[in-house]
Amino acid sequence: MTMTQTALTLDHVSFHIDDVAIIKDISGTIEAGKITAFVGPSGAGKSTLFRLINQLKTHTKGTITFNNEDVKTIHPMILRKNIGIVLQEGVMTPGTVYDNLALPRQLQNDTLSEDDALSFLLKVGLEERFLHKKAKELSGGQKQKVSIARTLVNQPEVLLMDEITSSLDQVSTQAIETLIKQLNKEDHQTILWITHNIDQAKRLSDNTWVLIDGKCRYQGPTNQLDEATDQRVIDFLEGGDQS
Ligand SMILES: Nc1ncnc2c1ncn2[C@@H]1O[C@H](COP(=O)(O)OP(=O)(O)OP(=O)(O)O)[C@@H](O)[C@H]1O
Repeated sequence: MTMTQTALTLDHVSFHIDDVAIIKDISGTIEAGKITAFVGPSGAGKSTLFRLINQLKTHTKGTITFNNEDVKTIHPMILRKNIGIVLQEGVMTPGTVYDNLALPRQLQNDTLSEDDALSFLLKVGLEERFLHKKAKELSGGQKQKVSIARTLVNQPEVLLMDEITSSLDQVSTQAIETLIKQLNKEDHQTILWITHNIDQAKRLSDNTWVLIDGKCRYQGPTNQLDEATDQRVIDFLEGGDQS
Protein backbone atom coordinates (compact mmCIF):
# COMPACT_ATOMS: atom_id res chain seq x y z
CA MET A 1 0.00 0.00 0.00
CA THR A 2 1.32 3.46 -0.84
CA MET A 3 1.23 6.13 1.84
CA THR A 4 -0.54 9.34 0.89
CA GLN A 5 1.14 12.55 1.96
CA THR A 6 -0.66 15.75 2.71
CA ALA A 7 0.45 18.93 0.96
CA LEU A 8 -2.15 21.29 2.39
CA THR A 9 -4.61 21.16 5.25
CA LEU A 10 -7.53 23.52 5.69
CA ASP A 11 -9.05 23.64 9.15
CA HIS A 12 -12.35 25.53 9.49
CA VAL A 13 -11.26 28.24 7.06
CA SER A 14 -13.56 31.22 6.58
CA PHE A 15 -13.09 34.49 4.76
CA HIS A 16 -15.24 37.58 5.09
CA ILE A 17 -15.31 40.84 3.19
CA ASP A 18 -16.83 43.34 5.58
CA ASP A 19 -19.56 41.20 7.09
CA VAL A 20 -20.17 39.06 4.03
CA ALA A 21 -18.95 35.47 4.27
CA ILE A 22 -17.26 34.48 0.99
CA ILE A 23 -15.64 31.24 2.25
CA LYS A 24 -17.62 29.42 4.88
CA ASP A 25 -15.93 27.03 7.28
CA ILE A 26 -14.02 24.88 4.81
CA SER A 27 -11.91 21.99 6.09
CA GLY A 28 -10.06 19.32 4.19
CA THR A 29 -6.75 17.98 2.98
CA ILE A 30 -5.00 18.12 -0.37
CA GLU A 31 -2.91 15.07 -1.18
CA ALA A 32 0.64 15.65 -2.37
CA GLY A 33 1.45 14.41 -5.85
CA LYS A 34 -2.19 14.38 -6.93
CA ILE A 35 -4.37 16.55 -9.15
CA THR A 36 -7.30 18.04 -7.24
CA ALA A 37 -10.03 19.77 -9.24
CA PHE A 38 -12.13 22.62 -7.85
CA VAL A 39 -15.51 22.96 -9.50
CA GLY A 40 -18.66 24.85 -8.66
CA PRO A 41 -20.94 27.60 -9.91
CA SER A 42 -19.61 31.04 -10.75
CA GLY A 43 -19.05 33.10 -7.62
CA ALA A 44 -18.80 30.01 -5.37
CA GLY A 45 -15.43 31.13 -3.99
CA LYS A 46 -12.96 28.95 -5.91
CA SER A 47 -10.56 31.76 -6.89
CA THR A 48 -10.84 33.26 -3.42
CA LEU A 49 -9.86 29.92 -1.87
CA PHE A 50 -6.72 29.80 -4.05
CA ARG A 51 -5.81 33.31 -2.95
CA LEU A 52 -6.14 32.28 0.68
CA ILE A 53 -3.88 29.29 0.09
CA ASN A 54 -1.05 31.49 -1.21
CA GLN A 55 -2.02 34.40 1.07
CA LEU A 56 -2.79 36.94 -1.65
CA LYS A 57 -5.81 37.23 0.65
CA THR A 58 -5.86 36.53 4.38
CA HIS A 59 -8.51 34.25 5.86
CA THR A 60 -10.47 35.64 8.77
CA LYS A 61 -10.96 32.34 10.63
CA GLY A 62 -9.32 28.93 10.75
CA THR A 63 -5.92 27.66 9.70
CA ILE A 64 -4.27 26.65 6.45
CA THR A 65 -1.13 24.56 6.82
CA PHE A 66 1.40 23.85 4.10
CA ASN A 67 3.84 21.07 4.94
CA ASN A 68 2.69 21.34 8.55
CA GLU A 69 3.42 25.07 8.75
CA ASP A 70 0.73 27.72 9.18
CA VAL A 71 0.78 29.72 5.91
CA LYS A 72 0.33 32.93 7.90
CA THR A 73 3.74 32.36 9.48
CA ILE A 74 5.56 31.69 6.19
CA HIS A 75 7.16 34.71 4.50
CA PRO A 76 4.85 35.59 1.56
CA MET A 77 7.68 35.43 -0.95
CA ILE A 78 8.77 31.98 0.22
CA LEU A 79 5.16 30.81 0.28
CA ARG A 80 4.45 32.02 -3.27
CA LYS A 81 7.69 30.52 -4.51
CA ASN A 82 6.57 27.16 -3.15
CA ILE A 83 2.92 27.52 -4.10
CA GLY A 84 2.96 28.90 -7.64
CA ILE A 85 -0.14 30.21 -9.39
CA VAL A 86 -1.06 30.27 -13.08
CA LEU A 87 -4.00 32.46 -14.05
CA GLN A 88 -6.64 32.32 -16.76
CA GLU A 89 -4.93 34.63 -19.21
CA GLY A 90 -1.27 33.83 -19.80
CA VAL A 91 -0.25 37.43 -19.10
CA MET A 92 3.15 38.21 -20.62
CA THR A 93 5.39 41.07 -19.56
CA PRO A 94 7.07 43.11 -22.33
CA GLY A 95 10.16 41.54 -23.88
CA THR A 96 11.05 38.06 -25.04
CA VAL A 97 10.01 34.65 -23.81
CA TYR A 98 13.42 34.44 -22.10
CA ASP A 99 12.73 37.76 -20.30
CA ASN A 100 9.45 36.34 -19.03
CA LEU A 101 11.06 33.13 -17.83
CA ALA A 102 13.86 35.03 -16.08
CA LEU A 103 11.40 37.26 -14.21
CA PRO A 104 10.87 35.07 -11.11
CA ARG A 105 14.65 34.90 -10.63
CA GLN A 106 15.03 38.66 -11.22
CA LEU A 107 12.49 39.31 -8.49
CA GLN A 108 14.82 37.39 -6.17
CA ASN A 109 17.88 39.32 -7.42
CA ASP A 110 19.03 36.22 -9.21
CA THR A 111 19.55 35.26 -12.85
CA LEU A 112 18.39 32.41 -15.07
CA SER A 113 20.88 30.96 -17.53
CA GLU A 114 19.75 30.51 -21.13
CA ASP A 115 20.31 26.75 -20.78
CA ASP A 116 18.01 26.61 -17.76
CA ALA A 117 15.43 28.81 -19.50
CA LEU A 118 15.53 26.43 -22.44
CA SER A 119 15.00 23.40 -20.22
CA PHE A 120 11.83 24.98 -18.76
CA LEU A 121 10.66 25.87 -22.26
CA LEU A 122 11.19 22.33 -23.51
CA LYS A 123 9.40 20.98 -20.45
CA VAL A 124 6.20 22.76 -21.54
CA GLY A 125 6.58 21.56 -25.11
CA LEU A 126 7.91 24.71 -26.79
CA GLU A 127 10.97 24.55 -29.00
CA GLU A 128 14.22 26.51 -28.69
CA ARG A 129 13.21 28.95 -31.45
CA PHE A 130 10.63 30.48 -29.10
CA LEU A 131 13.20 31.56 -26.51
CA HIS A 132 14.01 34.91 -28.13
CA LYS A 133 10.61 35.56 -29.67
CA LYS A 134 8.62 38.55 -28.43
CA ALA A 135 6.24 37.11 -25.85
CA LYS A 136 3.35 39.32 -26.96
CA GLU A 137 3.49 37.72 -30.42
CA LEU A 138 2.73 34.20 -29.19
CA SER A 139 -0.65 32.52 -29.60
CA GLY A 140 -2.94 32.14 -26.58
CA GLY A 141 -1.93 28.52 -26.06
CA GLN A 142 1.79 29.33 -26.39
CA LYS A 143 1.45 32.20 -23.89
CA GLN A 144 -0.23 29.88 -21.43
CA LYS A 145 2.63 27.37 -21.84
CA VAL A 146 5.19 30.12 -21.20
CA SER A 147 3.22 31.26 -18.21
CA ILE A 148 3.29 27.68 -16.81
CA ALA A 149 7.05 27.48 -17.53
CA ARG A 150 7.55 30.84 -15.76
CA THR A 151 5.80 29.48 -12.68
CA LEU A 152 7.87 26.27 -12.87
CA VAL A 153 11.11 28.32 -12.73
CA ASN A 154 10.55 28.61 -8.97
CA GLN A 155 10.21 24.82 -8.77
CA PRO A 156 7.07 25.10 -6.67
CA GLU A 157 5.88 22.15 -4.64
CA VAL A 158 2.28 23.05 -5.40
CA LEU A 159 0.79 24.51 -8.58
CA LEU A 160 -2.49 26.44 -8.46
CA MET A 161 -4.15 26.61 -11.86
CA ASP A 162 -7.09 29.02 -12.10
CA GLU A 163 -9.19 28.27 -15.21
CA ILE A 164 -6.05 28.17 -17.32
CA THR A 165 -7.70 26.70 -20.40
CA SER A 166 -10.93 28.69 -20.39
CA SER A 167 -9.80 31.14 -23.08
CA LEU A 168 -8.11 28.50 -25.26
CA ASP A 169 -9.42 26.57 -28.25
CA GLN A 170 -9.85 22.79 -28.09
CA VAL A 171 -6.44 21.96 -29.58
CA SER A 172 -4.54 24.21 -27.14
CA THR A 173 -6.69 23.00 -24.25
CA GLN A 174 -5.78 19.42 -25.08
CA ALA A 175 -2.08 20.31 -25.24
CA ILE A 176 -2.23 22.00 -21.82
CA GLU A 177 -4.13 19.05 -20.33
CA THR A 178 -1.47 16.66 -21.65
CA LEU A 179 1.26 18.88 -20.20
CA ILE A 180 -0.40 19.00 -16.80
CA LYS A 181 -0.83 15.22 -16.69
CA GLN A 182 2.82 14.85 -17.65
CA LEU A 183 4.01 17.25 -14.91
CA ASN A 184 1.95 15.28 -12.43
CA LYS A 185 3.06 11.82 -13.61
CA GLU A 186 6.74 12.53 -14.26
CA ASP A 187 7.53 15.11 -11.58
CA HIS A 188 4.83 14.10 -9.07
CA GLN A 189 3.74 17.73 -9.11
CA THR A 190 0.87 18.54 -6.77
CA ILE A 191 -1.74 20.42 -8.80
CA LEU A 192 -4.89 22.25 -7.74
CA TRP A 193 -7.03 22.99 -10.77
CA ILE A 194 -10.06 25.29 -10.96
CA THR A 195 -12.26 24.47 -13.91
CA HIS A 196 -15.84 25.25 -14.85
CA ASN A 197 -15.80 22.14 -17.01
CA ILE A 198 -16.78 19.01 -15.12
CA ASP A 199 -15.69 16.75 -17.97
CA GLN A 200 -12.23 18.31 -17.72
CA ALA A 201 -12.21 17.69 -13.96
CA LYS A 202 -13.14 14.06 -14.63
CA ARG A 203 -10.47 13.68 -17.31
CA LEU A 204 -7.68 15.13 -15.25
CA SER A 205 -8.14 14.91 -11.55
CA ASP A 206 -7.71 12.30 -8.85
CA ASN A 207 -9.82 14.20 -6.35
CA THR A 208 -12.49 16.86 -6.64
CA TRP A 209 -13.86 19.53 -4.34
CA VAL A 210 -17.25 21.00 -5.20
CA LEU A 211 -17.70 24.52 -3.87
CA ILE A 212 -21.18 26.02 -3.77
CA ASP A 213 -21.95 29.38 -2.18
CA GLY A 214 -18.70 29.48 -0.18
CA LYS A 215 -19.05 25.96 1.23
CA CYS A 216 -17.32 22.77 0.21
CA ARG A 217 -20.13 20.31 -0.46
CA TYR A 218 -18.14 17.41 -1.92
CA GLN A 219 -14.59 16.39 -1.32
CA GLY A 220 -13.30 13.03 -2.47
CA PRO A 221 -12.18 10.86 -5.35
CA THR A 222 -13.30 12.23 -8.70
CA ASN A 223 -14.43 8.78 -9.80
CA GLN A 224 -16.97 8.76 -6.95
CA LEU A 225 -18.36 12.22 -7.76
CA ASP A 226 -21.42 10.74 -9.44
CA GLU A 227 -22.29 8.98 -6.18
CA ALA A 228 -22.49 12.29 -4.27
CA THR A 229 -25.61 12.51 -2.12
CA ASP A 230 -25.74 16.28 -1.44
CA GLN A 231 -28.69 17.58 -3.47
CA ARG A 232 -26.94 20.83 -4.41
CA VAL A 233 -23.97 18.87 -5.72
CA ILE A 234 -26.29 16.60 -7.70
CA ASP A 235 -28.09 19.65 -9.16
CA PHE A 236 -24.78 21.25 -10.07
CA LEU A 237 -23.48 18.07 -11.72
CA GLU A 238 -26.70 17.74 -13.67
CA GLY A 239 -26.00 21.11 -15.20
CA GLY A 240 -28.11 23.33 -12.98
CA ASP A 241 -25.35 25.93 -12.96
CA GLN A 242 -22.10 25.29 -14.72
CA SER A 243 -21.42 28.88 -15.61
N1 LIG B 1 -13.33 42.42 -3.49
C1 LIG B 1 -14.53 41.86 -3.34
N2 LIG B 1 -15.53 42.51 -2.72
C2 LIG B 1 -16.75 41.93 -2.55
N3 LIG B 1 -17.04 40.68 -2.97
C3 LIG B 1 -16.09 40.01 -3.59
C4 LIG B 1 -14.79 40.53 -3.82
N4 LIG B 1 -14.04 39.60 -4.46
C5 LIG B 1 -14.86 38.54 -4.63
N5 LIG B 1 -16.08 38.77 -4.13
C6 LIG B 1 -17.22 37.86 -4.12
O1 LIG B 1 -16.78 36.63 -3.60
C7 LIG B 1 -17.48 35.55 -4.19
C8 LIG B 1 -16.49 34.50 -4.66
O2 LIG B 1 -15.75 34.97 -5.79
P1 LIG B 1 -14.69 34.05 -6.54
O3 LIG B 1 -14.10 34.85 -7.63
O4 LIG B 1 -13.79 33.46 -5.53
O5 LIG B 1 -15.65 32.91 -7.12
P2 LIG B 1 -15.31 31.80 -8.20
O6 LIG B 1 -15.95 30.55 -7.70
O7 LIG B 1 -13.86 31.74 -8.47
O8 LIG B 1 -16.10 32.34 -9.47
P3 LIG B 1 -15.77 32.21 -11.04
O9 LIG B 1 -15.99 30.76 -11.39
O10 LIG B 1 -16.82 33.09 -11.66
O11 LIG B 1 -14.39 32.69 -11.26
C9 LIG B 1 -18.34 36.14 -5.30
O12 LIG B 1 -19.65 36.23 -4.86
C10 LIG B 1 -17.75 37.53 -5.51
O13 LIG B 1 -18.73 38.42 -5.92
